[in-house]
Amino acid sequence: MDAPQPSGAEASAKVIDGKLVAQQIREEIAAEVSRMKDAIGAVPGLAVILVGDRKDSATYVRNKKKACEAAGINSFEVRLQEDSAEAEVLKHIAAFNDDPAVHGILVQLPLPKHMNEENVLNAVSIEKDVDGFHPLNIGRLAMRGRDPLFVPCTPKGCIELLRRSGVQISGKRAVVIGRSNIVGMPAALLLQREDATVTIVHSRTKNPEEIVKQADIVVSAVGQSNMVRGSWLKPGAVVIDVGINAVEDASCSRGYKLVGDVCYEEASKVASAVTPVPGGVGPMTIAMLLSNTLASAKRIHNFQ
Ligand SMILES: Nc1nc2c(c(=O)[nH]1)N[C@@H](CN(C=O)c1ccc(C(=O)N[C@@H](CCC(=O)O)C(=O)O)cc1)CN2
Repeated sequence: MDAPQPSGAEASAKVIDGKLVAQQIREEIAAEVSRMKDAIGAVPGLAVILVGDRKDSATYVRNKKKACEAAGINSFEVRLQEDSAEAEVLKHIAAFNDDPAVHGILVQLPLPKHMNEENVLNAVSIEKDVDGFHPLNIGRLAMRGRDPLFVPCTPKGCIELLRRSGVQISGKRAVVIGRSNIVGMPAALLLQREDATVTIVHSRTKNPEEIVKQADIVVSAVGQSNMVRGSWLKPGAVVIDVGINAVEDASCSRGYKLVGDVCYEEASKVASAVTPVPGGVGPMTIAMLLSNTLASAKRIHNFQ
């Protein structure tokens, strides 16, 4: 689907086209994969474990596999039944940890409720943790003077979108809405590493709109459709909308359409730049996964 453009005479925000940026990054990665293969004969490999039969997870895994193929990265997949034992997942992770053809391992989230997510994520070798969810990688992200081996893909994609759109982060006020382990917390830590002054707004924050209004950069990752209104934004703010929310729409062939956390039409009239949904941060997640997998293979093979 094409990125929506702001409509109406008042619309002024630049559209940050994540689909286009992600495609450029994927082409750069494909060129690097080919250079590495020609130079040392090694090909990066990504292993994906999918448990259960959630349609959205199956789509993301299929898209990851396709993206690997297009970039020349090998992919390995394990699919397990919804009622599989946690030990089964751990057994496959252990095998991938030991497999020299595998440079990156990811377990598609969410896991079925009976599984302990922490146990599963802890089992991935930190050297192959291309999702960046291992507590050691997250812990290093939070510490000054320490670097994680990998940064979670969606927050990394947010920073890359800002960089490639020429948005200065250093010295700016950033507000992150949401404090999830996958997006909100790591996004706040990354923005701080880029020398922004960061505030996190969450479900217990009083008057969130007053805090958001002070931000030069707003990253929203709450999963609530159209929660952030144009009136919440400082004129000229840059808005990165991570929310992907399905809302009923009989006019769409799927019966629903995807919208972000931010009211796009309103934000377009106030912000200087805004990411659309779909076509904004989402495609960057998979591009950053390929980037982490390539980086892992380069590190393991000591290839610059
Ligand atoms: N192990 C992980 N699990 C999950 C992650 C993750 O990074 N690692 N993130 C999400 C799901 N996700 C990737 O896994 C993901 C989500 C969305 C998109 C995307 O491109 N979205 C499109 C819209 C797609 C559509 O039409 O349905 C967009 O926003 O334009 C890619 C990847 C949770 N689980």
